[in-house]
Parts: sequence; structure tokens; C-alpha cells
Amino acid sequence: MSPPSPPRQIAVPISNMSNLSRQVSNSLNLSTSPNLSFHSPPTSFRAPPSYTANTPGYSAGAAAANAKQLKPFDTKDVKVLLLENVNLAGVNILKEQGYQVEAIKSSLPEDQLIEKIRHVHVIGIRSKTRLTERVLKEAKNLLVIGCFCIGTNQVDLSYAASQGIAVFNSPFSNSRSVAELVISEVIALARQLADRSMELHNGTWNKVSKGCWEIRGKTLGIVGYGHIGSQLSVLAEAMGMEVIYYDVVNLMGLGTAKQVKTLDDLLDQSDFVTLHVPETGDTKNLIGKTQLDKMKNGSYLINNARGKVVDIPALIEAMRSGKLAGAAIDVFPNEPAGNGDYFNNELNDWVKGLQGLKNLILTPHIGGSTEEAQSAIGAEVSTALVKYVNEGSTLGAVNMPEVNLRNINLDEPNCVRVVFIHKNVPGVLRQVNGVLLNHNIDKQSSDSRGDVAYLMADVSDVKEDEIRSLFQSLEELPSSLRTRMLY
Ligand SMILES: NC(=O)C1=CN([C@@H]2O[C@H](COP(=O)(O)OP(=O)(O)OC[C@H]3O[C@@H](n4cnc5c(N)ncnc54)[C@H](O)[C@@H]3O)[C@@H](O)[C@H]2O)C=CC1
Ligand SMILES: O=C(O)C(=O)COP(=O)(O)O
Repeated sequence: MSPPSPPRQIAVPISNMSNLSRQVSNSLNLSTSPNLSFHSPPTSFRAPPSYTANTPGYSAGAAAANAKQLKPFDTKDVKVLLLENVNLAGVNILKEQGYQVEAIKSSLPEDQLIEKIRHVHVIGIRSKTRLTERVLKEAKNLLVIGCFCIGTNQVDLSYAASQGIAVFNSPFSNSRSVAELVISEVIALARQLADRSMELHNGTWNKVSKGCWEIRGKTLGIVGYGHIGSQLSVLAEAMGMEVIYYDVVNLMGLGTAKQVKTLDDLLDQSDFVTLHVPETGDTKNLIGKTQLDKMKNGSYLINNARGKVVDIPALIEAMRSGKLAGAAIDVFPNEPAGNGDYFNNELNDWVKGLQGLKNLILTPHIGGSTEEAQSAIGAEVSTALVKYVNEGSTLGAVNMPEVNLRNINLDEPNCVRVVFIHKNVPGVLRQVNGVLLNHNIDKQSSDSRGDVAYLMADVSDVKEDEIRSLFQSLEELPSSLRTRMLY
């Protein structure tokens, strides 16, 4: 019996992802194809699909001889821009692929962002960088966006999808960090810790117990009982708190936590209100004057969600009047681009009113900023980006249907993976199969999400000179948003 042929391993665990993927791309010639080259057509292919580094006589030099003609299929052609200090774990995974990576510590002003985004196939951002329709319109080469964070409100997801640009995030790698920060804030607010510390830093001894409390037996009201809210719920109960929560979805409470029917119910019953909802049209100013008025006298508000969820001038008023005994705010409608930048009225015109308020903890959007969270996010998002660029897998995408195919094996030379992102309209599959008519489709998968559909097909016995014409025929279909040929 002959030994089974080694698989062209595409899906690999994170630990050995980088090595294997490089092997996939370079040695096994399962190629990546930044779309750029297909938009400026090559005249010939650098190396035939069957001509791999394992092929006798293969040399990188031979492959490079035709360099200009066919660029798409070399990882070193993939240009990546990483903004906002993406963790080294993530940067390294992308570099190990051979991609050209530019990593910048801060976000960029829009004009500079537009200038840079024109040239890249992959962009990695965190919560600050806004990828609006205006910016994405300029991103003619962009294949994929990685949000190295949980929130994706900073990206125009549907516009990106309409351009065939996939978006990935890290849905829960920093959830625990946020939940732990909230626990610390609950205790710090209850004990006026920030004020005492500030006083002593300024030379004043002020030993007081008035208005300082244990948190045991107090009620924590969680608005948004998702990854963070539910994790927090467990921690808070372990500290002896009663937990209630409000969510637009009916969710099972962990431990003895109870869901309340309305936000007003939660505001009415909670000693501490903490917000863990995404930024959406519905959550803008979710907590304004009306809601603050409904909170208990002397209660506390904590916002680690998004800046626009709280009407801050109304919060300032509630703090000044003594309605609230304290608050912690980690997120702001406008945040500075990078460390060392000013946080002042030029950024948000109420900043001066906030600064100096008693028992108010202000933090620079550090909810998810721990070593553990950032390295996990770096690895998770970079791995998803590599799998998308190299293999077309959309598993985990937030704006596209999730489609994946099992690996192509080594005993399937001349096998080409077709990725066809298209408008979700009737008759497309028939047309695609018409284009691929003369080839054997080994496997195929497709799915849709809203107006966009994603099709992957592994097509065998495709000759080198057929790839371009297949690509062009697919691109010419009226439903086409983006086509990639991976081999
Ligand atoms: N400060 C920081 O550094 C961080 C902030 N965040 C923010 O926290 C948010 C929540 O994160 P996760 O818990 O992971 O999200 P998630 O998606 O797991 O949970 C959000 C929950 O909010 C609920 N929800 C949505 N709209 C609502 C509304 N109008 N009223 C009540 N509930 C509503 C959803 O049904 C869901 O259960 C993120 O979207 C992000 O904006 C996340 C990580 C770090
Ligand atoms: O994960 C999120 O949504 C956050 O808000 C954390 O954002 P950051 O990565 O710290 O810019």
C-alpha cells in the first residue's frame, strides 16, 4: 500500500501556523493573490501551479526571472498596514508569512490614512481608526480588514462587504480584561479610592469613612449581557453582589443573576450601573438625563462600552448635583490618536467640566489593554487574516458569510481555488458553473449574508494559461464584486 500523500495543509493550529503557512505559500506554491495584480493583468504566470519548490529543478531564481509578469502569487507581494500599536504577536505572524508589514503606533489623520490605504491589501486597526465609506472608496487594493479588538463600529461593515472586503475581529479575547477592570472600578468607586490617592499624592491626609461602602450585598446592574457582561456577572456574584441585567435579547442568567424587563427597571434597582453594549444607532445616548434621573440617589455609573453611549454633559450635571456618587469612564466620543496626545476641550467640548469632579475615575480606553488580551488578540486576528489572504477562509468574518473548504491535497496538482464574492441575486451559481463548465469542481461551498454572497470552489486540472481566462470570465459576470484565484 502506498503511503497517503501529504496534505497541502492549510488549516493549522496557531502554534505552528506561521511555519506551515509559509510552507504552504512558498514551498507548496498554494499561492496568495493580492487582487492588485489581477486588476493590472499580468502577461504570463511566474510559475505553473504544478511547479512547486518540491519540484526537481525548482529555484527561486527561476521563478523570479518573470517577476513582473505575475505578481499575485507571492506572499511578499502582500502589503499590510497595521495601526494603533497592534501587539507584536500579531505583527510577527504576518511578517513570518513574508508579507510586507508597516506597523505604526498611533492612528492616522484621515488624509494620511487615505494616502496609505490605497497601497495595501490588508489593514489592521483597533478601536480608534475610522474606516468610513469615504476612506474605503480609496482602498482599491484592499482585500481584508482586521480589527484587533472586539468593537467593529469604527468600520462601515456593509460598505466594506459591498466592495468584497472582509472584516475580522477578536470577539472575546479581551472580555475578561474588561470584566476585571469593572470589578476594580466598582470597589474603587465605593471606597473613593482615586480621590484618596490623589489627595495623598498632593500631600493631604484625608482619612474618611463617610460615603464609603462595601460592595457585598449591593446590586450591580449590567446593561448588555454579552461576552463581557456575563463574565462580569460571575465575578460580581463571587464578590457577594446581587446581579441584575438588561439586554435586548432574552438570555440565561449565570449563577443567580436575573434579567429585568426594561432599562428603567435596571436603573431603578441598581447601586452600580455598568454598560456593555456595542455602539449602534440604538445605543447612542442610551444613558442621558432622563435615565440618570431614574437612577438611585447616590448610585454609580461605569462606562467601558463606547463613548457615545453616555450623554456626558448630562453625566457631568448628575455628578455635580450629587445624584451620582461616582462614575468611571474609559471611553469617549472622540479619543486622541496616540499616547502623549492631549485630552482637552478641543477634542470634546465638555472635557474641562469633567476634569476635577470628585470620585470620577477617567481612564484612556484601557479596558482591553492587558498583556494577555493584546497578545491573544494579535495572534487570533493575524491568523484569521492569513487564512483569508492565503486560503480564502471567511470563518469568523463579521460582514460576510462564513465559508471554508477542506484542504487541497498534494496529489491534486493544478488545482485552483476560486473565490468569487458576488451580489446575492438569483442565477449566479448557474453562471459560475457555466464559466467552470469544462473543469471538474472537486468541492464547492457558498453562502450569503444580506446583499453579499461568497463562493469557494476547488477546481481541478486547470492549466496555467486557463487561470486568467477563468478569472476574467468570472470578473465579467454582472454580479461580481471580487474574484481571487488561489493556487
Ligand atoms: N473599553 C474597552 O477597552 C472595551 C470596550 N468594548 C466594548 O464593549 C462592547 C460589548 O462587548 P461584548 O460584551 O464583547 O459584546 P457582545 O456582543 O458579546 O454583547 C453585547 C450585548 O449587548 C446587547 N445589546 C445590544 N444592544 C443593546 C441595547 N440597546 N440595550 C441592551 N442590550 C443591548 C446584545 O444583545 C449583547 O448581548 C463592545 O461592543 C465594545 O464596544 C469591548 C472591549 C474592550
Ligand atoms: O475591543 C474593543 O472593542 C475595545 O474597545 C478595545 O479597543 P482598543 O483595542 O484598546 O483600541
